[in-house]
Amino acid sequence: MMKLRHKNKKPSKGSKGCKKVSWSHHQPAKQNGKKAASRVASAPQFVHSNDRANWDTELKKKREEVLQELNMFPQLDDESTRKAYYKEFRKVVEYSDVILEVLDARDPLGCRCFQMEEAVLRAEGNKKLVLVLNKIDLVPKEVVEKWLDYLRNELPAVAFKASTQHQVKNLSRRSVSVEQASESLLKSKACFGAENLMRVLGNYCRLGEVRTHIRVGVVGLPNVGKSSLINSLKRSRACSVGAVPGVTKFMQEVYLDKFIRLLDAPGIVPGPNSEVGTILRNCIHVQKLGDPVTPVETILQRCNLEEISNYYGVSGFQTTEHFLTAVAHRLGKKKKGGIYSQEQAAKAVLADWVSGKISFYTLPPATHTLPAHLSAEIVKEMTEVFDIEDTEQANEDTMECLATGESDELLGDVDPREMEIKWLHSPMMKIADAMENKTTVYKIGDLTGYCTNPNRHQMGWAKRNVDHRPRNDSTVDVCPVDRRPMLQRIMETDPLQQGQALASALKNKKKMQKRTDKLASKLSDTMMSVLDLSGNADDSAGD
Ligand SMILES: Nc1nc2c(ncn2[C@@H]2O[C@H](COP(=O)(O)OP(=O)(O)OP(=O)(O)O)[C@@H](O)[C@H]2O)c(=O)[nH]1
Repeated sequence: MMKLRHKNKKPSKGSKGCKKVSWSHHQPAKQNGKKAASRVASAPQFVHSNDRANWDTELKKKREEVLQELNMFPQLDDESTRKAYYKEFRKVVEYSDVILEVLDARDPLGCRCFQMEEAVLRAEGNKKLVLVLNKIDLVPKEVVEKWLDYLRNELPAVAFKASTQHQVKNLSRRSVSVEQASESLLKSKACFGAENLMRVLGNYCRLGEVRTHIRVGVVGLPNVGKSSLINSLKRSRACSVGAVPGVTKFMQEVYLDKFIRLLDAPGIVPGPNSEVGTILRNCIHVQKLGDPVTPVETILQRCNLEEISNYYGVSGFQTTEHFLTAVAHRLGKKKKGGIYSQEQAAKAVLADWVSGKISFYTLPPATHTLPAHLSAEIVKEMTEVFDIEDTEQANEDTMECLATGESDELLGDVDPREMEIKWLHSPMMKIADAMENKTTVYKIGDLTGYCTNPNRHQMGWAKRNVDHRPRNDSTVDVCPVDRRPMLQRIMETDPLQQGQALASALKNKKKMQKRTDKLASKLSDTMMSVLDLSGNADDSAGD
């Protein structure tokens, strides 16, 4: 969600006499117990504060960067671009076994493309579809849950938050260590849900007895985060990412590992039926819009007015025009003759919308009806082929991790060998383990180590160890619980599952560290109380 940088300023109560059409009736009737209309004032009030100046400069700079970038890319509503992109999309479908349709969690239905889904389901080769609900960090958890509940009636859906690290750096290497990184840094930039998505693809390989590799096409509207998702899975900068639509222009193939190849596609641009909808879904370049004011009107209908007032430091507006004049004033957007420019302000607001700075979200419809292109058989087939029950619990875990800032992408920062050595040499760990007596003792060469036995959920690979290499028989191996060293087991396991296994190992490590710390403080408390007791004893002896 958008972070508010300034405290709420209550707008003054004002007149109701504005003649222009007001959008305030589109807002929820009450916010913070007051009618939205009661916040409306006759004239814009500007927030004046010194610390605002720096923020304004920063905001202006960023907005100019976005607008500059916007100018560098083609007009996506242009017919020839649309056709060229569609051709690329067809190629992706043709080459893929599984299609991931990336949706923006803020408006999943709005960016879902039924024609595209139909094309996938009709294509030769029995292709499978998975919905990826991306940008879950921009939406309250309850809303994500509601959408997952809704979407699972149709297709497998995976909750995801792509890494949004500074894209120039290799995503897998952070300049701060996991321990040093603040929770907010981890929360804001790390990836969540990669483990689950890999699990879903792994399930498909396992249940479909895939012998070589699969191709996974990543499709969706422009700017929904397709490239960010691929980069997060790849943990390196495989594809270019940008806060503007149309960064990806051609199909690109990315080797995730031996068994999975990802295909990045340019965004699908919907037809020209609803221009406002298309703009708001980031499919049209803001800078080139003839009428930027109408989409801002729609934004104001969808957003929380209080948040938007605080974001721009303006309040007391009653109409879109009123709001835009106030924003133009704040941002210093003037036309010739010194008149504040509503158009320029509207483009600035739209640039903020496109780059996700203005928060909003939609709720799923109250009742569910199956879209015409999906039948009960298709839903059943998709559910089975991806082992969806497994995924639903994992979606819960993803959201739990997002809430606590515990990302599966953190693995990228940890060298497994380093992890092993730290792990093996921690004396406190031995005490903790010995005390709790729930661990396996193991040896690598001269080193002795301890690890907790993985549970079923943490170590899916221990339950069923699938060999994906071509073989004569097609049975799935079921292994007994493996008691060899953790890392050795991980390295020997199916590469598709290694990320997941390492994630679990890292989680275990963290848990053990917590336990160790707890134990250490317990020990120190005990020692302190022993010392206190001796002190008391001395005192009493003295008495
Ligand atoms: N907050 C947040 N931002 C995201 C997330 N995923 C992507 N973004 C941002 O959304 C913008 C678009 O991301 P891209 O990965 O370029 O989107 P795309 O779908 O590949 O875009 P095209 O190449 O235009 O089709 C970038 O500014 C990303 O940083 C996410 O999970 N959370």
